[in-house]
Amino acid sequence: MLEESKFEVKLKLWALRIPCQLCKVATRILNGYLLDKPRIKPITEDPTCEKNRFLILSENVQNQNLSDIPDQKLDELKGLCEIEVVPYSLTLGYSYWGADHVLKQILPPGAEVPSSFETIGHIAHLNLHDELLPYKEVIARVIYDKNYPRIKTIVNKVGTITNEFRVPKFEILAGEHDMVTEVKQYGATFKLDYSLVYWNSRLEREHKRLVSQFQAGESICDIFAGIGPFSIPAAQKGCTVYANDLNPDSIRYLNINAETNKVDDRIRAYNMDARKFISKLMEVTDSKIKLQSDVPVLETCDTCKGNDESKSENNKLTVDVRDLQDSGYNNLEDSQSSSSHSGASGASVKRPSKNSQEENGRTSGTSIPVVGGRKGRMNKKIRGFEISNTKTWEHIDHVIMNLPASAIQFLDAFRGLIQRKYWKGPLPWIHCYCFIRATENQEFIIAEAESALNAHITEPEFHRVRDVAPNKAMFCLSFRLPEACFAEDIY
Ligand SMILES: C[S@@+](CC[C@H](N)C(=O)[O-])C[C@H]1O[C@@H](n2cnc3c(N)ncnc32)[C@H](O)[C@@H]1O
Repeated sequence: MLEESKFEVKLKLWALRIPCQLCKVATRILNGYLLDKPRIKPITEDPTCEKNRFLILSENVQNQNLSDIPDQKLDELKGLCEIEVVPYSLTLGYSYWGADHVLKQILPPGAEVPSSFETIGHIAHLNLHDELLPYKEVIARVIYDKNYPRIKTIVNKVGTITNEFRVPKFEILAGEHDMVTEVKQYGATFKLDYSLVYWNSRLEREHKRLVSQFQAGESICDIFAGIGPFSIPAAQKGCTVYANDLNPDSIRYLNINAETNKVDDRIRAYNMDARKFISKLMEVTDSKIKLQSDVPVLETCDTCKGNDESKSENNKLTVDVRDLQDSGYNNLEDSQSSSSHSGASGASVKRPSKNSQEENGRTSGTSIPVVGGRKGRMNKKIRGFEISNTKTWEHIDHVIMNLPASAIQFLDAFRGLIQRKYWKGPLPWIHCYCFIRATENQEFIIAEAESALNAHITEPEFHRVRDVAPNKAMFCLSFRLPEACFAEDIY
């Protein structure tokens, strides 16, 4: 229980009664001798006469005869008007004090005051140490009181993250039981249910850094996409994005976010295991044959936009091809169906950013057929930009793999996957996130990656993303997929 009255501090002060019109000049004269407290004005109303004001003196002025103020200042004041000194009492209550001050008084001496917390929209996420758990309710209440209405829900992480969706368990300690929130990053809006999907506001700079390397018109595969913090800005930049996540709720929100940010035409969302997704991306499909057969096509979560279907069958969203033909549905094969798999592009369309790609040396030299994301948008110019229909087995520019705990292990999915006879241009850049512990070094990570790929990586680039613990940092390892990964070079 929080007893607000316990935080009341009563101050016995002195004030000068001064005519309103002289307050400004009197304030200047008394500079250094007036009350100086955050959020409290030293000039206040005189309840007995509206033509006067009280100038509240500092706690250092203790005597009614004003002997604590230099004579020269008092003489100057006396030259202005007759000085009347009156007692003034001020109570600083619970609402006055900041969270730090209140918590210091509540918590045992020496306890670390949890003054900072991660903010996700209206949610404050605390990470309370064990010794603070007995005080969790009161801590949450204080943080809530001091940050409302910006913060409306206070949660604490419970235990360590064990599930593969990387979503912590939370207990709501104060405020509204509402875990659906909205965050803004670099101009994009992201809606999410913080209890169901992965989100980390501390990665904002990294999302921005990586996306800044992409050029309009490039094809991006975001293999562990979450709710889209790489995918959405990449699409906003004019890239075509193939975004995948195993968590159906992440894909549900990714679709919502793609729509909110008006890039749903450039993002195709998939809900499957990363390994399967990687191999599906590179599967050369003859869509005509596939569409005639009754083979289930790539699962996507597109049908669950804005509804709860995704929860029902836990990501089993296999789509019947007959529905696809009718709906212009976003699935890998359907979206790539404008030409056969001969390797030659169908309708040749220049990449909008061809020049910029050539400039950064990553042009593939391919021309790309056009297809829209949904029915009615096929072959349309979209916001001055033609969405490309890269056949992913022919060309992809960048692959993002942000699952630092295990992304490197997924690199084996690229072994012998790409077929040289279909591929156009350079192999993709892989951006694979990883943790490096104090006992490990970059060579160790490269050795792991090479062993997963069974190929030598040339010119790897490491970027330190952030320290996640005293002995552990998150890195992004970027490299071009080695040619030895071509199927023909393996068999
Ligand atoms: C660290 S989060 C990254 C999310 C997002 N890219 C970001 O930067 O915030 C990793 C994501 O990978 C997803 N994931 C975990 N295992 C997966 C798997 N085997 N296949 C596909 N996605 C997986 C999780 O659901 C989670 O959304």
